[in-house]
Amino acid sequence: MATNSRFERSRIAAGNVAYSASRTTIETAFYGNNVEKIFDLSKAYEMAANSAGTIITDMPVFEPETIGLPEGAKVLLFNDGETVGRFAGARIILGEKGVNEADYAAILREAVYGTRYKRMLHTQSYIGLDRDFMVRANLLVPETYENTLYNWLLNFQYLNSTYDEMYAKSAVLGTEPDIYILSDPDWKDPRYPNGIAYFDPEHNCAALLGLRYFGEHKKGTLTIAWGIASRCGYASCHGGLKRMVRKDGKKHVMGVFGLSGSGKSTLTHAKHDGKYDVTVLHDDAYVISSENGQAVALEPSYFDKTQDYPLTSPDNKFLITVQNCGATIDAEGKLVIVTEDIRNGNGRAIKSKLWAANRVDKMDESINSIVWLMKDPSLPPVVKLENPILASVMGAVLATKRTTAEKIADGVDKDALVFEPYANPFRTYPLSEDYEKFKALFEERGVQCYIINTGHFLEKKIPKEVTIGIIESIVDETAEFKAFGSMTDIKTIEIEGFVPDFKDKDYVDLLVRGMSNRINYLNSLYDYKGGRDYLPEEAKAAIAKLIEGHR
Ligand SMILES: Nc1ncnc2c1ncn2[C@@H]1O[C@H](COP(=O)(O)OP(=O)(O)O)[C@@H](O)[C@H]1O
Ligand SMILES: C=C(OP(=O)(O)O)C(=O)O
Repeated sequence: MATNSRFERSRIAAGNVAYSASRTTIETAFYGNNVEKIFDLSKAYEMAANSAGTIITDMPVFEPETIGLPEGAKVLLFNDGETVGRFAGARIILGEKGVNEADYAAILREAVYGTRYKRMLHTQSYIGLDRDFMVRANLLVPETYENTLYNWLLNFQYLNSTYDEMYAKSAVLGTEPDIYILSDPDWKDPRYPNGIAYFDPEHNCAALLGLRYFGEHKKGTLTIAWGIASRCGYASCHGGLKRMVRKDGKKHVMGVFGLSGSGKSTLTHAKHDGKYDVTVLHDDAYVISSENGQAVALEPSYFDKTQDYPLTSPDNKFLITVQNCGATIDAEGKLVIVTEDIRNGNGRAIKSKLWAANRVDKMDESINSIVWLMKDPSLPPVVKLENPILASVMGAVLATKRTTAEKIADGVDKDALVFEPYANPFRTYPLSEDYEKFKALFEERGVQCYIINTGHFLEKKIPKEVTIGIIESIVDETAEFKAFGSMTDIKTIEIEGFVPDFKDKDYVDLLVRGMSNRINYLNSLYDYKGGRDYLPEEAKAAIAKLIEGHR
């Protein structure tokens, strides 16, 4: 699909979804005589390299011409300052209870006026890498934020003849207009000391004000694109997806869903010691068609943590830009980066599409399994959910912990267990839409569902090697699923050192409390956001059935 860019004059009028107070305020800012269009990736590279404060390392970009960069391009490092993670508390979503457009339209108008004396840079990209799903997006940032512009063009698909042709062939679906995003990281308003991420999801626009971190731009853009996808018959996925082909030729397409830091990238890019022929779709953002179960990647490159990758790691060959990391001079006098989160938490990098040896933009095979990645100490390393309602609702009550990828508001316990439905804090539409779409994948397409715990089981850390072993046993069909206590519709694999003891009353209490908390959470959705996210009664009933007899 493609979005609508231009309209006959007769349609430039009230009633057209492309024209609303917020959207028109944001779009208008793109046409000032202080705005310059930077659509060319090489030009964006040169501008970022010349931007004040950019560190041009002596680390070369791998095969720069293949990915649209000039010969001799180097890895660029740019650091943000105090904030090095996304701040969910800055999000304001028009359409949610208590959000009044007139209030925010005034803030937007003032923010646009505030850009008057700045040179502004406009760029454009495609979100979605297959003619089945492609959206045109525009970003406006002030001069001096050339690194943000460059990263955004790298993260999403910069315009080039291949994708322009694909987009031209992609059918326009419905009335969805192009995405417009205004960002002014220097914006200040004493009422909002932590900035604002304002979204008008019905009109495909957003304003990121006072936010420097690139992740805000990436996830802000995806917020709108995922909303479009949801309206157009796709399940929006904050997850990784890959195909593993066994030596005997049997294929398994697996999607892993998790909050930032849950292991999406680690598990998606795991190579399994050459056991399978692995093809990656993406490690963070894609959409699954409800019609045919096929998944389309939304982004070409990978915005990943640098924590696990020491300087000499072979994966660093694929770095293009780095954020919030250190720099130093090595023994040979070369300027290199300092990773492993030595400088601060959540060091990040954009890695090239070439990182995954086999990479596709669309997975032709329908998905076989969905994994909810959780960090819930009451759950063993893996359980299998054998009922579509239970499988879908457990995604809706995905329990996890926050990481350094997020800026946490003062006073909030960063170790607390939180529920983050489908690991997607970027949803702007009713939760039931995701609930029904995932349920349909389990019910109608026979997709299997697992919960994999990538945190601790009780006090004991579950190492990533154990998790990767579990994935392999699922793909190899060697996993021996056993009863999970006396609970129905749920099974587990016994893994040495992590076997739940149902004779231990404390353990059973903990497990039952975890499930009861999930029911309480579903009950809380009755009032939260005006009841927008309330799920059908069957969802709660499926969890209640699980703990029947245990309470
Ligand atoms: N059992 C596990 N499975 C996956 N990752 C794990 C596990 N235990 C620890 N980790 C670590 O957790 C981090 C997960 O980060 P990452 O894969 O980038 O998450 P995401 O892509 O979901 O943001 C990595 O540093 C990884 O080494
Ligand atoms: C940048 C982010 O993505 P990830 O899930 O890769 O941490 C984020 O959520 O802020």
